[in-house]
Amino acid sequence: MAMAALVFHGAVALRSSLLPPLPALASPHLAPAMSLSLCHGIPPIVSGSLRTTKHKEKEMMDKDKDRKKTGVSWGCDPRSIENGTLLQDWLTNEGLAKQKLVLDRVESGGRGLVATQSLRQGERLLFVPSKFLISADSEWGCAETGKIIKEAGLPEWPTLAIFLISEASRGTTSPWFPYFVTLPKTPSSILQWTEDEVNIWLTASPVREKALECIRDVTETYRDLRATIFSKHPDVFPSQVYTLEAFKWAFGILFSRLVRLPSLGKLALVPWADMLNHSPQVDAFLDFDQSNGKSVVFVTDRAYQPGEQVFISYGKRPSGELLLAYGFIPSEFNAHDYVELEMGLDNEDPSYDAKLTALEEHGLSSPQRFPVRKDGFPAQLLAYARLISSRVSNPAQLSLMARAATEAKATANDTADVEAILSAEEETDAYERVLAVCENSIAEYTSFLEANEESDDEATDIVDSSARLSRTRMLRQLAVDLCKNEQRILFRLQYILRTDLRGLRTLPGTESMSGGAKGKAKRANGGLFNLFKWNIDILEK
Ligand SMILES: C[S@@+](CC[C@H](N)C(=O)[O-])C[C@H]1O[C@@H](n2cnc3c(N)ncnc32)[C@H](O)[C@@H]1O
Repeated sequence: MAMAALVFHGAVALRSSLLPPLPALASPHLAPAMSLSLCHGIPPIVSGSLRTTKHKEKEMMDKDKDRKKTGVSWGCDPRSIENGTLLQDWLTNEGLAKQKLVLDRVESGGRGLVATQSLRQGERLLFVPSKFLISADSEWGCAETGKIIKEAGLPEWPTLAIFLISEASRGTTSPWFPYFVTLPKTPSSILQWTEDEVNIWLTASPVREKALECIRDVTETYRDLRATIFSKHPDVFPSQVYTLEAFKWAFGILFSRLVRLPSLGKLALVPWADMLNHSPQVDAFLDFDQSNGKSVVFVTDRAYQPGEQVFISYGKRPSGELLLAYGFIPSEFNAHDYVELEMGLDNEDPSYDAKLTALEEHGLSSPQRFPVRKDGFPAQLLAYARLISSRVSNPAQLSLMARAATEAKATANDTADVEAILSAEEETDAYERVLAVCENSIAEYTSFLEANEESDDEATDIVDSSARLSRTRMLRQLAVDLCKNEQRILFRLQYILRTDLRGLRTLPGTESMSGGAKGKAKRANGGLFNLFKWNIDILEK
C-alpha cells in the first residue's frame, strides 16, 4: 500500500513541473500481427560526444556495444507519413468530419497538419469525436488487465501508460491499431536520452537535474509497478512485453502527446489532434466542445494560407521544459523562456541558523533556485541575496527579508522596508552576489558552447556509425540551442546588474545613505534600470 503511494509520487512530481502535452502508436510491419506474447528488438541507444570528453564517449560507446538491444516492437519512424494514410482513412471511416487539414512532412516538427484551404482567424477546426479519445477510463481490450489496474487504483499517468502498452501489444486486434501505427517508435522526450547523454549534453543547464529526475522517476515508477503488480500477474503482464523500454516509450508518448482538456476535466490522447505541432507564438489550445459537436476542437488565432503548417500551443512553456517533455527547442523566439539561478546562505555566517529559520518560515530553503526571465528583473533573487548579505540578526527583520524573497507572500512595501534596514555596503554586496552567480553560470555556458564548436569531421572521429553521428548531431544541436537561449537571458541580467552596481557605487552624495535610500536616489536619478532595459531592447531588435 505504502509502496503504491511511493511509486507514483514520481510521475506526479514530474508532471507538476512539466504540465500537459497530447496522443498515438506502432508500425504495421514491425508489430501488428503479434499479440500479447511479442518480443522486441529496438533502438540502439547511442552515445553523445564532445571534443573535450572523448574519453568518456569512448567508454559510453563500449557500453553501448555491450548493451542488449531492447525496446518496443511497435511504432513508426516519426518522420514517416505513410502510416498517416491509415490513420486518416480509419478516422474518416469511423465518422471524423471532413478536414481542412492534412498530415504532411513539415519543416518544424517532422510531420504536422497543413491547411488544405485558406483558413481565417477564429475558425474552429478538427471536431474529433469523443469516441476516439484515449483516457484513463477508456475500455480495455484486455479486460483482465483493466480489472487489475482499476482495482489497484493507480493515478491517471501510470494507468494510461499501461493502457498504451496493453493496446499496442495487441497489434491489429486493438481498435486503436490505426492510431498506434502512426505513433513514433521513439518518442522524442527526455526519457529517450540515457543518463550519460543528459550529463554530457545538458551539463551547463539547470535543466540537467530535472532531466535526470524525470528519467529516474519514471524508472522508479516502473520498478515499483513491476514489484507490486506485474510480477504478481505474470500471465497478464508478460515480462517480455512490460519492459522498462516499453514503459519509457509509453511515458514518452504521454509526455509528448497527452492533453488536458479543460472542459472535460481530464487528460486524453486525441488521435489526429496530436499531429499538431507547437509554436510559442501561437495562442490556440485544444479543448473539448461540450455543445452540439461533443468533440475536440481548437480555434485558430490567425489566418493560414493553403499549404501552411497550422500550429497550436502546448502551453506557455520555457524551452527547457519543451525539451524535457517534447524533445525539441523551438526555432522561433520563445517569450516564456527562463533560466534558474541558485543561491544559498554562507556556511560561515554567524546568523546562519536564524536566517535559515526565517527562510523556512516562508517556505524557502538554502540553497534556493530562482527563475530569471528575459523580461523581468528577478526581485525575489535579489531579496534572497539581501538576506544573505545582511548582518542583521533580529528574527522579525530576517523574517521580513525572507518574505520579500517569496513570490506569493511578498508585498509592495516589503522591498522598501528591507532596503531601509540594509546599509549601502550590504546592498552593494547583495548585488555583487547575484552578479557573481550570474557570471559563473555565463562562464559555464561559454565553456560548453566553445567545446561544441567542433566540426562534424571531428565528431566523425569519435562516432563510428551514421546513426550514432546523426544522434550526436541532434543532441548537440538541442543542447547548443538551449544553452544559447539560457545564456542570452543571463547576459541581459549581467548587463542590468553591472549597470545598477555602477549606479550604487557612484551616485554622488549618497555615500552616507542606507542601501534603500541609495536605491531610491538611483531610481530618482533617471531610472537607470528602465533606461538600460530599453537600451537592451533596442540592441536585441
Ligand atoms: C504532439 S506531437 C506532434 C506531432 C509530431 N510532429 C508527429 O509527427 O507525431 C509532439 C511532437 O512533435 C514535435 N514537435 C512539435 N512542435 C515542434 C516544433 N515547433 N519544432 C520541432 N518539433 C516539434 C516534437 O517531436 C514533439 O515531441
